[in-house]
Amino acid sequence: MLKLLLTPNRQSCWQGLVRSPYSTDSKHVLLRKTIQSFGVGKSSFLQTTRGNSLRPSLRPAHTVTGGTTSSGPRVVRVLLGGTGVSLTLGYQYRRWFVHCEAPANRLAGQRYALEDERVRFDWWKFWRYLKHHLGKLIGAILAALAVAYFNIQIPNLLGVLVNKLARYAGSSLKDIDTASFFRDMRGPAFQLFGMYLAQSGFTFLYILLLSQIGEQMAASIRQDLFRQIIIQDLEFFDHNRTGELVNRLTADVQDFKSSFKQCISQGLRSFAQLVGGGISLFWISPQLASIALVSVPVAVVMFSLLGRSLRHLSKKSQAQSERATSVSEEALANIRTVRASASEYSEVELFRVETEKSAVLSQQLGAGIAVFQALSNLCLNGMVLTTLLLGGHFMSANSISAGDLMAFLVAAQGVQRSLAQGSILLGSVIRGMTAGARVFEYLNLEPKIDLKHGLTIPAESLRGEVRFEGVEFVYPTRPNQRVLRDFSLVLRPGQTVALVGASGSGKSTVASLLERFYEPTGGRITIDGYELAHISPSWLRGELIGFIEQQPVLFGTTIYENIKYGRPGATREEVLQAAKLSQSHDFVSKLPDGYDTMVGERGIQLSGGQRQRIAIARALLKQPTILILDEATSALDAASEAVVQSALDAAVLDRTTLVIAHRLSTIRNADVIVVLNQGQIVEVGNHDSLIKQRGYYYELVKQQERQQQQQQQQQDQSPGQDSRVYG
Ligand SMILES: Nc1ncnc2c1ncn2[C@@H]1O[C@H](COP(=O)(O)OP(=O)(O)OP(=O)(O)O)[C@@H](O)[C@H]1O
Repeated sequence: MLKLLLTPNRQSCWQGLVRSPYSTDSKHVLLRKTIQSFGVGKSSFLQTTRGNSLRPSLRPAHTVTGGTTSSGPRVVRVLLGGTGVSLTLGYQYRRWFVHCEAPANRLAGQRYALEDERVRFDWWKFWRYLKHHLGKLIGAILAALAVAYFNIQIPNLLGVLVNKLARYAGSSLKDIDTASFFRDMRGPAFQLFGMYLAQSGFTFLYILLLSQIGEQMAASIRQDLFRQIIIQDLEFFDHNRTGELVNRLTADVQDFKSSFKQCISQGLRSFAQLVGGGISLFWISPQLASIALVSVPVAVVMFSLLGRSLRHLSKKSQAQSERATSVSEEALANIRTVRASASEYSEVELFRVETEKSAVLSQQLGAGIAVFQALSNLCLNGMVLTTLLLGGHFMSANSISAGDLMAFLVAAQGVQRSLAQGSILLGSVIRGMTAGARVFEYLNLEPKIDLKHGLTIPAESLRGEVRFEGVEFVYPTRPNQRVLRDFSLVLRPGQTVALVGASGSGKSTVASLLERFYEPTGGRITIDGYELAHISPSWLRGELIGFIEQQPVLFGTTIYENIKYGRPGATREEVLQAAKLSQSHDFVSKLPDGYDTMVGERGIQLSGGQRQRIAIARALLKQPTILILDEATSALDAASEAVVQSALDAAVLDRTTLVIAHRLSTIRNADVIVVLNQGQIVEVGNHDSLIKQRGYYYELVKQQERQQQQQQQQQDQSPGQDSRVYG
């Protein structure tokens, strides 16, 4: 929904919207593919073996536009809307540009509109977590009720004590027999002390039990949520931003937990005190209590009306805070890209805009809660004043004793405190329910592709023959763009088949389909006669296929653990063997800590060529029957390329290999070269035959040779210039 309300920044918002499509070609896709290409079970292994958490990231497609800071007048708004009765009380303190409600930057394309109403709290799911703690919950509830009971009883006892004290009122100190005074007071005083003690004991108990329930529930929700998120289809990650997902795992679970604990402790206690206190008010003085009762329906109506509009505001505010988190996450995770494109300050500006929007929404929410609390306090204090005046009047007519009036006032104060607490709780309940709804939404999400189930090909019939038969494909996020059309290809066992073609012609897509990252929309893919759709994805990625990416992602742990990630069950000898095969062993041995060297976040402390070789070792460790190489040397300089290429030459021996080629010089020796153009095969042959044809492949080769010559000339003209490009 594009809504440009005010003019000054309209143009920049619009330009941003038009020019900044959200980039799907991103590093975080790579990282997810890395995890999925090793089978999901191993990602949890990773969690236990490395200290850092996964930080998949997105690369901004364009530098941010928009977000200038022209300031405008303050706007104070009182909105009446919703279902006709809902009332939003708040104010808006915004700058003009904030009114551009369509994301005018790399936030474009996020899944949820800020006012998404589809997300509902799933009570059933909640119960399924809660039921494991039923014993403790009942204990906590009983303890909270006991506290409420004592809170109700204490005013009565205080009344008794005051009535006894009143008997001594007016007497001078020497007239009072101290012994009989203390004898008189001892009973109620000890009882009162006993109640104070019991109240403290039960308070301790319910807080302890609730914190145990809350923490245990939050931990299992977090674990389940992480599991449920990480097993989703890649399509899900194409839709959702990392920051938003992390936010659900952290802030939302935290909000939900706090709100749950507060509801049971304060909420239950306040409710019990409200009911119990109300009863004792009637017990003490039905006349006064009936007068006080008149104001209750007013409070109830106020509660429900404001509750509804505040919940709506809370949802908006949480969604906005998620957006702000994504901006910072994305920028920090891609700090090199940000630095290389000198975008630090535009990132700061984007973050400022998003956090400011978030602050405005939170302030509106706070204002709503404040208005509610102020009104409820006013009502309740009015009630106390009325009680005092009327009570004094009744006392003068001798229809109520001083002790009863005291007891009534203390009980009324208890009721008032409960109501006031209820209003504070309201904000937390709203936030908690919204957070819970968002958490449970993902918990209920089932991936289309079940990672664990499916066939495994028996070892005796495993040869590594891959067939694509009339495969058609469109990405779920772009249903109108056909990426592969009638794609048919056979990879014979042990053959090396190279895919070449212009950028965007669909080469990587073919690899993604073979990895079953996505399902073809037409045709079928088979491996040794078994339909890919029937093969277990975990087995396929964990054992059958090795995938070496163009820019491999390492995890922030040791070299040893990074290689072992390929097959967690591998022995040390096997890890070293894979390292030798990938020509990593020599350079690793020369490092001071050898295989225990930490590689830094995403392997940043290693060179591109070293990272690549570690990734090759990782892929070889599982001894895959099929290997996919997404042009593993294209990001390297000539010296590293030669080393990595020789590692790859060793790796492809006796394996069916699909090479996605960007540099045609590297695939001259491939058994078959397949030329793709706009998702269709246009030529098939080997290097010599295709050159002879003088067709599409020939043109590509010539084009690249010309480019290389130009680059060489440029380098010769400006030696020493660092031509590396980050990203
Ligand atoms: N996750 C995705 N969601 C939507 N569209 C995508 C996605 N990944 C790729 N595409 C689109 O599919 C088309 C083919 O992309 P693909 O990555 O397969 O091309 P490629 O030949 O490997 O390109 P390159 O050589 O530049 O890596 C492109 O138009 C691309 O924009």
